Amino acid sequence: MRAGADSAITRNGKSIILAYDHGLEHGPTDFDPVPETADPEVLWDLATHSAVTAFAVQKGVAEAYYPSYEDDVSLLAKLNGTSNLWMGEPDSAVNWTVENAADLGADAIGFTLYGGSNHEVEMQEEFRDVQEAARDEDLGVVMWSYPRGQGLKNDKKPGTIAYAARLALELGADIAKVKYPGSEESMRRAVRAAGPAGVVMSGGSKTSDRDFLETVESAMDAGAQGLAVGRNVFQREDPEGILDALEQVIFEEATADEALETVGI
Ligand SMILES: O=P(O)(O)OC[C@H]1O[C@](O)(COP(=O)(O)O)[C@@H](O)[C@@H]1O
Repeated sequence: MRAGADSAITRNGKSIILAYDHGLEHGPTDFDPVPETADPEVLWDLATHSAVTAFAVQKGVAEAYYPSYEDDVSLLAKLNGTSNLWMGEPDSAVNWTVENAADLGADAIGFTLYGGSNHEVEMQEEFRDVQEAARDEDLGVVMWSYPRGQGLKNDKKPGTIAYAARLALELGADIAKVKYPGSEESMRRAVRAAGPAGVVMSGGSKTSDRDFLETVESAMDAGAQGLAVGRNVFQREDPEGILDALEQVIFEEATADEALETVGI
């Protein structure tokens, strides 16, 4: 699966990945703004929205609900993850095997790599095993490429984000999920660095409708293939409204202004 090519987790070569692994990564505090979102079923229902091309969850949330949603949702199995209770150098436990995810019916796998961490070498080796198993099972591979660690002072520097995008290509991911580096030009640099791998922008903490949509518009103008987003959708009172607007910006090439006007949020 190369940038622009279609797959089980893209539409017309573009993607909106709805991420819901926050209960593990950040803890239930991320659900406080809209308490119903602690109920996974609320998010599974949201993942059936036509804008969403894949839903990224950990094993437990997939096992409990995916059988009821398999006709309506593409499953992106997030294989590794660590809680916020972990205080060590950035690392991520591999909690789910590719084979088990494939048996459940996953369409793609997701894997976090903390380039720059003292654990980078082991994480790259774990990714090698996962990437090769995913190829055997014909599953897409998305890397959450997050440079992080005691030696890295600024994990959103343009050169660092371009490097993150390149790591995903070099190690065999189909899609690099990277943080927005602050400008369209810097995002373009990351897209260039990723070569044939697609780049999706990571949503980040919640901002205003307009700021968020303008950032997404700029990432798309820079050549990104879409977005992977959690809090900027599920922490809103009207998550369907922002998904409607994202669908306009990502699939219909609308500007943020046009999307806001069409959707009326
Ligand atoms: O490690 P960080 O930067 O706190 O964020 C990790 C979270 O961000 C994501 O990558 C994307 O979610 P958000 O859009 O809410 O940032 C999640 O999959 C993950 O839980």
